[in-house]
Amino acid sequence: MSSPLTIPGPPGLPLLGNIMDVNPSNTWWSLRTLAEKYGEIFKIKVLGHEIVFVASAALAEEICDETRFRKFVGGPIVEIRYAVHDALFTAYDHEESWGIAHRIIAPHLSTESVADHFDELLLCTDELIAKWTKGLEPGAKFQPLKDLNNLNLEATMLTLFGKKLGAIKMKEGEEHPMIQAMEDATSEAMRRPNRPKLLNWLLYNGKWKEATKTMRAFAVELIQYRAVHSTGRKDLLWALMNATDPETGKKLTDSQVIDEIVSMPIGSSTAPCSITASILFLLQNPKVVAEAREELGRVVGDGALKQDHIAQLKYIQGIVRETLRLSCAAPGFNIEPIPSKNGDKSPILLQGGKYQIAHNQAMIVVLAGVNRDPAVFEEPLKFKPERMVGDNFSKLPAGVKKWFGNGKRECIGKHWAWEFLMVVTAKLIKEVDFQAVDEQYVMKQDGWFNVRPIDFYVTAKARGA
Ligand code: HEM
Repeated sequence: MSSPLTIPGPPGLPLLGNIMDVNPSNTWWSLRTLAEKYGEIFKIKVLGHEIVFVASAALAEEICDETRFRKFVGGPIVEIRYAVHDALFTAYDHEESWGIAHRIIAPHLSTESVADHFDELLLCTDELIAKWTKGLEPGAKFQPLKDLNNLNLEATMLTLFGKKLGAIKMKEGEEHPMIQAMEDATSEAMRRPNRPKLLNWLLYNGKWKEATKTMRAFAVELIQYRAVHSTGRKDLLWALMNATDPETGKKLTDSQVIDEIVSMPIGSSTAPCSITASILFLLQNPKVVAEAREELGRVVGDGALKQDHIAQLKYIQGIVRETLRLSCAAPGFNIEPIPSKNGDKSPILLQGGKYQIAHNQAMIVVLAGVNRDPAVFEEPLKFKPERMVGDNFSKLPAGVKKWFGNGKRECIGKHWAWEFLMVVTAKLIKEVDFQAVDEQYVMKQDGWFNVRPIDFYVTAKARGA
């Protein structure tokens, strides 16, 4: 067998490593650029730590093999434990708390449970559409992301925790304070691993603690609200507060209930990033809108969208998947080799020995590379929903369908997210005509635990008005 290839990467500086190759204010965009330059695999060194990035479908599929690899809980994920401790997203592999929380929460985020909340999702979406089509001055420009963030928080809180926040009614361009706190916490969690600890402690602890306080106080308010308005709902909040894990018989502690409540809107905040990207892709592809409207006419007609329609809207499903692929709203996830039980520290071979990594090497799957892999997709940068429908979708390799992560640590909110994306996308296409304020706008993204189009403004009116 020939010897493994050297994993490429930018040269870097003697002591600082590749600190100049990654913009701390837009890490994921830097990684996307590095993936474009170096291809399927590359490495960088930051503060003495080497990180390997995987950016092809084949390699992503290989390291998603749960017999060899698992989620790496490191960097920003460890940092955000300050706010949510050993919650689902942040738990180490060995922590019992993950299984307990997973078994308590998963049934309340199943396809069936989510479908039960269809009317609530519709209510929130109708409210936003009314705001955009009747509540604004005709021709007023706005950033759809901000209102969609509010819609997502509102819908998450109403469906999972039974409280109507009133976030959609916020003044144009304003977001609910919880959204700012999540932004502050996740941005700080991304930056902290790349700064000396002393600097974090001296200069950045104030905002960090404040954001955590706001998020946890928000969760406590929900719990108190439920105590006063106990409606008999058996929703996710009920389960977090009352349910027992069928395997261990354990319940969540009061602090763990808060941890999981805070984790849900942080996870969910990826969905509005995806919808914003959909609006952009649809504006750039009027033929796709026409085909989607033809499908809506055929399946839904002039009446209201119903839960039964969702499974029939195949082309719109293609739009949602193609947006998840191309927007990379959740930009990546972390993987490491499963430690050997006998302490073997031999290197790990990838692609049958083409590459070699250390036995404990942390890796990050960069979806901007994987999802646009030219080995899989013809014209990977084009928005083509038809490649995400029926047989075309089934035939795609598993590595390019990882927008919800992998294996046991795959997104627990994926059915909720799917329902939300389908309802909102279908309703917006059916009922709203958007216009880009800048017709030449080219997608630029930034973000922390998720990425979203920035500086993207539109105007909106009721369809056909
Ligand atoms: C478009 C929408 C969404 C996308 C693309 C997405 C993507 C992801 C990805 C890639 C992961 C794996 C992270 C990792 O391996 O470190 C993940 C995990 C997670 N997501 Fe989502 N997510 C979305 C919506 C949601 C929603 C709506 C919720 C909650 C209602 C949620 C809650 C979570 C949680 C709690 C985890 C951690 C699961 C665990 O480790 O057991 N996400 N998500």
